[in-house]
Amino acid sequence: MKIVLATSNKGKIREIKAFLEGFDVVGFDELMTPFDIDETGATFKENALIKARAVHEALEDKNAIVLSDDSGISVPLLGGEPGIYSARYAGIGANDKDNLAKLIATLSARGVAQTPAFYTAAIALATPWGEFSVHGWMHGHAINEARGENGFGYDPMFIPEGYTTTLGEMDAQSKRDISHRTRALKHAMTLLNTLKGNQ
Ligand SMILES: O=c1nc[nH]c2c1ncn2[C@H]1C[C@H](O)[C@@H](COP(=O)(O)OP(=O)(O)OP(=O)(O)O)O1
Ligand SMILES: [Mg+2]
Repeated sequence: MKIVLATSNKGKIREIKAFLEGFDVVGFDELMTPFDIDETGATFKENALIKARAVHEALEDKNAIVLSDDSGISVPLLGGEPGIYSARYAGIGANDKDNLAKLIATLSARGVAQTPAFYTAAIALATPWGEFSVHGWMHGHAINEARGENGFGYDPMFIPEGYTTTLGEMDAQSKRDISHRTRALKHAMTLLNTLKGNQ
């Protein structure tokens, strides 16, 4: 089963490929000139579906299975920010470092050293049998400093529930055991296996 990933994010590609070990997984940029996809949805789910659909429409092989991921970190104290705007938190074209620095600065400006936060991942599938979406979450705390170099995005400032280290300080396998992305991918695989079994 060939799965085309509709994402340009290297951290996501690394984690999704590790989860889908044994499957034939390719990034869409290996099959075509990568293009920007406007994430105009109001939810993670809508944006994930927009990305999966855009790549499925651009592919010659309509039998391909396209998998996308729209994700982000939400801080209830900040009214859910940055949420679906996580990749654009420090402005259009901002990188992971800029976004991380902005969230740390925002917490510090409020005098907050640690506050509850959670990651959401919406995974969408565009398949020959239709479009689907599933979610996964990881709860924990956001802190007002960066610790560790592992992972990507906001990982150096996120401590998962039940842990004392940030995801930036944890190895890839440990993050994979508990992440929002893994939880969503498990649902996606259940769905794909069922659909394929019913073909
Ligand atoms: O496990 C994670 N660990 C740390 N940070 C994370 C994670 N998961 C999402 N994030 C952050 C990164 C980015 O600021 C935003 C995703 O934004 P999002 O639009 O879904 O991805 P993106 O623009 O980087 O790539 P693409 O749209 O091509 O899939 O949330
Ligand atoms: Mg994006």
